[in-house]
Amino acid sequence: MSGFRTLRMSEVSRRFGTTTALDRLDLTIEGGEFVALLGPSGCGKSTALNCLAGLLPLTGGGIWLDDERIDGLPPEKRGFGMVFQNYALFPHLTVRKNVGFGLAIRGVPKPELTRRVDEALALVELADQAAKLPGRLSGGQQQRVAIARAIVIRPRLVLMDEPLSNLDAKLRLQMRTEIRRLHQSLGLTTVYVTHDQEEALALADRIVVLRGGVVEQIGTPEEVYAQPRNTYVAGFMGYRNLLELPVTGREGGRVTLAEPGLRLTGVARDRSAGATAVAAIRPDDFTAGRGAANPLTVTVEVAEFHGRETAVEGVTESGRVVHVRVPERVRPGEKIELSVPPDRVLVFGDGDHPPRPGAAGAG
Ligand SMILES: Nc1ncnc2c1ncn2[C@@H]1O[C@H](COP(=O)(O)OP(=O)(O)OP(=O)(O)O)[C@@H](O)[C@H]1O
Repeated sequence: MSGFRTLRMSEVSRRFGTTTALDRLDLTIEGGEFVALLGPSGCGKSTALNCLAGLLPLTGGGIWLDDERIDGLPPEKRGFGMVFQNYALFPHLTVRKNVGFGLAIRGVPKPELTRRVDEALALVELADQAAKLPGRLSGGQQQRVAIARAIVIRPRLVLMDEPLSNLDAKLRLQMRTEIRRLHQSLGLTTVYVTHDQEEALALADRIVVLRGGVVEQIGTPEEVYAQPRNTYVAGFMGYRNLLELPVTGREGGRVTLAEPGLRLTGVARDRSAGATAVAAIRPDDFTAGRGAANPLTVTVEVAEFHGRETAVEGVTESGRVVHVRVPERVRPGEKIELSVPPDRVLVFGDGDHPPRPGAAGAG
């Protein structure tokens, strides 16, 4: 039901004065795919979405739906549905009228309009709220109205800009499942903007990590999570420990980094041969107990109880601050013995490279 085979953004650029919000973005989206644009504030994700929607003209490049060039078309001619962070519902119209609005302005006859609105409301489980004004609904319900309004027009593409960020933690999780369920059942091609890596990992078939208007990595959630291309992507994907250390050995694909009191062997993620390199490790990849692989002793400074585990900020014997998760309850001042499997230590030689000159800051 996607209505096209591929949507292609080719060298799409958008400048604001001297700021390059988006710098030659190349991205091909397959019909039916769910793609997340991920990055911190200011990286250009909303700009990319607004360029797709037709709300912002490009300053370079083009956008194609199969063989049709669409970047010159006004938003209403593109046939895309949009869902925004602030819902953007009409406060004086009932839920039913809000959902039916797009069909009404397209001149869809009343019986068909009623049927399609009923269908969309049933899909987001709001049939019983149809007569209410949006102000009488919860945030999650309002966002479901916004989603129903976007899908009722049977869009070729659904664009979502941080749709869950105004919801509380519990609703956010519920709605996330809801959005994934809708995508699975309708197969609508979706481009979803978020700064939340968990949301991107949970929802998307493919993730585009942006920084300063430039693509840092495109891949499946599994690829971006397990094989980040550089320390920027790694940092974004939860590799909270980024430890720059002297290189003391290289063998095959393995690199050993060491300083007095800390020695780590990990997997080389690039070919650089500098004197120092960065070890990237997730807090939950440490295992309790002093194993043979990468043993280390950490003195607990801050311990946060998380139910099944404790999140610890501590210091290694070499004085490095590290973040680890351990299954047991530990207290500040305690020393804990840990190890980390070498294949869970990613070693990047080039460190964090800055964005291209002229591109917007990473925010
Ligand atoms: N209308 C505008 N005028 C001038 N600069 C803009 C405009 N819109 C965006 N920018 C700049 O372009 C860059 C990218 O902005 P964009 O809104 O796309 O980022 P974002 O990743 O969506 O951030 P956020 O999550 O905060 O919305 C930023 O440096 C921003 O300041």
